[in-house]
Amino acid sequence: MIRFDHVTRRYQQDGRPALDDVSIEFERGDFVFLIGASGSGKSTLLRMILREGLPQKGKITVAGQNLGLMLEKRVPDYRRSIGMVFQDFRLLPDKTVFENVAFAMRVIGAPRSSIRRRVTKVLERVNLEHLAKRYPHEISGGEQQRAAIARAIVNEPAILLADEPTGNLDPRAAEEVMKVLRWISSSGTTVIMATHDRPIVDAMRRRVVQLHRGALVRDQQRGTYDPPPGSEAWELLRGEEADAGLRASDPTPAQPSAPAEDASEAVAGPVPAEGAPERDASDEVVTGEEAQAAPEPAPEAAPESEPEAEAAPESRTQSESEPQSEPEPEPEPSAEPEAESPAPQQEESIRVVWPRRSPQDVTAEVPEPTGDFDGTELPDLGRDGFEESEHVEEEAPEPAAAEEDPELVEDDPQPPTDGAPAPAAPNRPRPQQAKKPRLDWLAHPEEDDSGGDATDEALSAEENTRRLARPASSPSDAARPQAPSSEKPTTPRPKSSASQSTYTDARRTAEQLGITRSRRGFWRRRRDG
Ligand SMILES: Nc1ncnc2c1ncn2[C@@H]1O[C@H](COP(=O)(O)OP(=O)(O)OP(=O)(O)O)[C@@H](O)[C@H]1O
Repeated sequence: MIRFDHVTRRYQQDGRPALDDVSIEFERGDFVFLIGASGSGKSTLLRMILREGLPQKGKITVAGQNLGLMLEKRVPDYRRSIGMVFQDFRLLPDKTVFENVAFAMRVIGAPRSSIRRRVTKVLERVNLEHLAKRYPHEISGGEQQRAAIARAIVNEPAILLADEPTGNLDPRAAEEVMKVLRWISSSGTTVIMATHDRPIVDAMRRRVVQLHRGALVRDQQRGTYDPPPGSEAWELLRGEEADAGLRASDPTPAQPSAPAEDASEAVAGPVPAEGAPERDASDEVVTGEEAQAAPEPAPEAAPESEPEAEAAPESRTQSESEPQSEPEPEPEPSAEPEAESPAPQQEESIRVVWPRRSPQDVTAEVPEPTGDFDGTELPDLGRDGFEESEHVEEEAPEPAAAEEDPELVEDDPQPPTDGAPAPAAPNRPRPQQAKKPRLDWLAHPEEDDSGGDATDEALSAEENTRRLARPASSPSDAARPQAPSSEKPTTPRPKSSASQSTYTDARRTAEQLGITRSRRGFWRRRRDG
């Protein structure tokens, strides 16, 4: 589903590569921990999947589509097909939990009835339905992250990328988040999670991909945080420690609020093959090339449910009192500029199979754009904000059984959280409408006859980065609309602070949702006449 072929990515032409000749494959339903010391390239790898920038060398293919040849106009759609979760949640502070999740559906033009149904279902699945009307500052960090995950999955992405989603959470909150991610993976979504969270990696025993200075040094099924002693990665990291007097492997993060076994016990997830005998992890260590040669087969069907809390994992002990240190990035000899030479696209089509659900009610029911907001534009928060609160106030919380969405079926995996209501079932195609998975077009690379401009893309990525880095305060904060007097929100909308600007967060969210500035500008110009 996702394939990196000898990918090298440099941010500066003569700089050290953030990704260095990385070849790897991720299949449907994979649950992958991406680990490595700070600066090893984890976020860069995730960004490359999102097509934020293009590699100077190599090729990235997602569902048969060479991202280097993807038409620019398709990038926003492509990005919307991928869920993304960040360490800092990135919820819109002046929107309720419900509105935050609904936002992701609004930007693709989903009808309100679908938004209501789907958001309610997703919130149930992450056990947040009782907090739907709260604002982000009124819920805990773990709840905020689950809300962010709900937003990331509400459009049913085939891929979910999570960049240190537990980085700001205590072990208990992290446990809840991991349950959600595990459940998402079990429903067929590919989950790639960059993390420094040793207890979680050790507890879950999932595929571990390790980067070191941009290079892939380990791809291990059912791995632990540290590479198995004697493995190639172990030797490499040990050698660097010896050479540099530094610890090359990632240090153990402090666990101030709970003992490690708490987290291990809490997140102890099922090992992938239920009932399979324990195998020596070291047997499974493969190099990137080996992984390429023999990719892990995609699961044919998602498990119906996952047993909770398996036996505590073997905890690897490596001196945790060692000084925390990172390898100093070595200045590389100035690399000759590597001209990108996009190979002619001749990928075999890989049909994306969506995880037992379909975004049908999103794609098929979207009417022609009407009114001010047509689903491709970032709502102008200074103008009219977002009105989903009306739905929260007006709508019955749960549709009657007879009115259930026909695409919802009963055999969904169990929700990840204890005590959560029965899960909403996956979608079924509407009988009268042709099924059109949102990534279908990815299986037709020949339609992309012009290659993406790597330079433009790189510039675009840089521009994105600059915009994200701008001070959070914005004049639009002052212009934020008040709730109409007829509406009585349960709590007043919070004022944004400089560190929590709605406008900036909206822009970041727009980027996350794949809305380009140019597209926003286009619709705004059109709207303004
Ligand atoms: N926008 C950028 N411009 C220039 N260099 C960058 C940029 N983003 C990342 N880098 C560099 O690329 C390398 C890899 O960074 P990346 O963020 O991918 O690492 P990481 O493994 O995600 O780190 P962390 O665990 O701290 O998040 C680092 O050396 C970093 O300094």
